[in-house]
Amino acid sequence: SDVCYQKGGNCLDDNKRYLFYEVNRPEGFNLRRDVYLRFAMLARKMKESNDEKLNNIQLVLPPWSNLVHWKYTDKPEHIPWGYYFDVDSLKKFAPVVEMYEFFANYPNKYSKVEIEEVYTLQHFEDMFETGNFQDKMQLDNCNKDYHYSYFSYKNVTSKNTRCLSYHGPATKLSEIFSNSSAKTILIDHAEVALHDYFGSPLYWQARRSMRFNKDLKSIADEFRRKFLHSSDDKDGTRLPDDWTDETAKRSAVGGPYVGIHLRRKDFVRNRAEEVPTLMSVSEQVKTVLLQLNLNTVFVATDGTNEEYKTLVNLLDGFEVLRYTPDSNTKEKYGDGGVAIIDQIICSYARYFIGTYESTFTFRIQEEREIIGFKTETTFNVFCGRKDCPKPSVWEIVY
Ligand SMILES: C[C@@H]1O[C@H](OP(=O)(O)OP(=O)(O)OC[C@H]2O[C@@H](n3cnc4c(=O)[nH]c(N)nc43)[C@H](O)[C@@H]2O)[C@@H](O)[C@H](O)[C@@H]1O
Repeated sequence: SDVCYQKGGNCLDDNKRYLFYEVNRPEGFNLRRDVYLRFAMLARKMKESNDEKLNNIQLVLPPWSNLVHWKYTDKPEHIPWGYYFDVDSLKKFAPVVEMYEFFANYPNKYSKVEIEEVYTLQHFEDMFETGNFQDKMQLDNCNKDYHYSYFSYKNVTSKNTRCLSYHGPATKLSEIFSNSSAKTILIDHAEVALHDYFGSPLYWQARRSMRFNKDLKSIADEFRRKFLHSSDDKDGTRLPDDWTDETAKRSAVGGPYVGIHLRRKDFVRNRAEEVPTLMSVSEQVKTVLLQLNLNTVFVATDGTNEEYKTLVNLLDGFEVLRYTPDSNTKEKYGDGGVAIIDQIICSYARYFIGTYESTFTFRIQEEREIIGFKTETTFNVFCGRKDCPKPSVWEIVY
């Protein structure tokens, strides 16, 4: 281990290059999941290239650290992807490694890691004025002060950070790797880079590779079985063990309940027109329950206990349920795990109603496309106080 210090702190294997990315710090879990897809596509494109500078690239999965919506109890502060996703499934789409696997190159976890090149993406300042939306990138002065540490690690730093005005898909960033010989490159504000194959078969492959951690799926399954009379075999929702074996289908029936995602908190304040009152929610849910001849509602929400109780009272006569973790699950998987379990349960419902423009809802809709539901059972959102917006329908393609 001292050897790499004798080589001037150069601990990395000469044949490997690492791509790191970081997202605008306040962004939530479900937007971050979408940013991952863009970078997974970049990493895959580089791996498939004939260029030896590109095809040894590894995409390092940024740990789930300090997400503003989550309470972190104690440890671990840097939650690896394996807690939430099935990393073997991810690896079948793109060459990814966990951050701890990258750190294993160094003598210990406190070793100083200097990232050779950091590019902070920013929008072209004049893009909207000039209306020039062509793909382009250019090293520039920074529009803002970016003083960030990376991944909330004190020992991960860089002496070489630059701002890159950027407009284009994430796959265009391969040019940076072609033009540099750095072994470690970090793209910050990665959300500025866009999808280029959004909605294509390749996009959906990446999305399908994002299988959840198997333990979280089985916790959700147990809840479905115990409280919702729902199981994959009964409901026509069983998927192959390996996502690469999935094929197109629209035959999923789903468990005998309506799943709803009720985003509250900041949405109630900031999106007053689109967010319904709880009274209105209960009316909209009742209409669907009666239409489908069902009696049970599963509620996923970030709302308060008070709001939940109010809704239960308003739905008097119907069975209203939500998932509450036991102390082990809560401690092991934290708020992120509970959010995923809520998403899974909503994904297997006979009918789903979500919250307009919530990325939490979008990810449920995608999951239901993968499971094979008819689109009309999925792309529904609550009508708000003033508006009754129609959600975009993004159908799966193979
Ligand atoms: C407007 C934007 O909305 C974005 O939220 P939006 O897309 O709904 O989607 P998320 O960013 O995933 O929501 C933020 C967090 O809220 C919690 N949460 C929301 N809904 C539920 C739920 O039904 N069950 C559970 N267990 N947790 C929930 C969860 O921790 C999730 O990671 C925000 O991330 C942005 O910061 C911004 O506020």
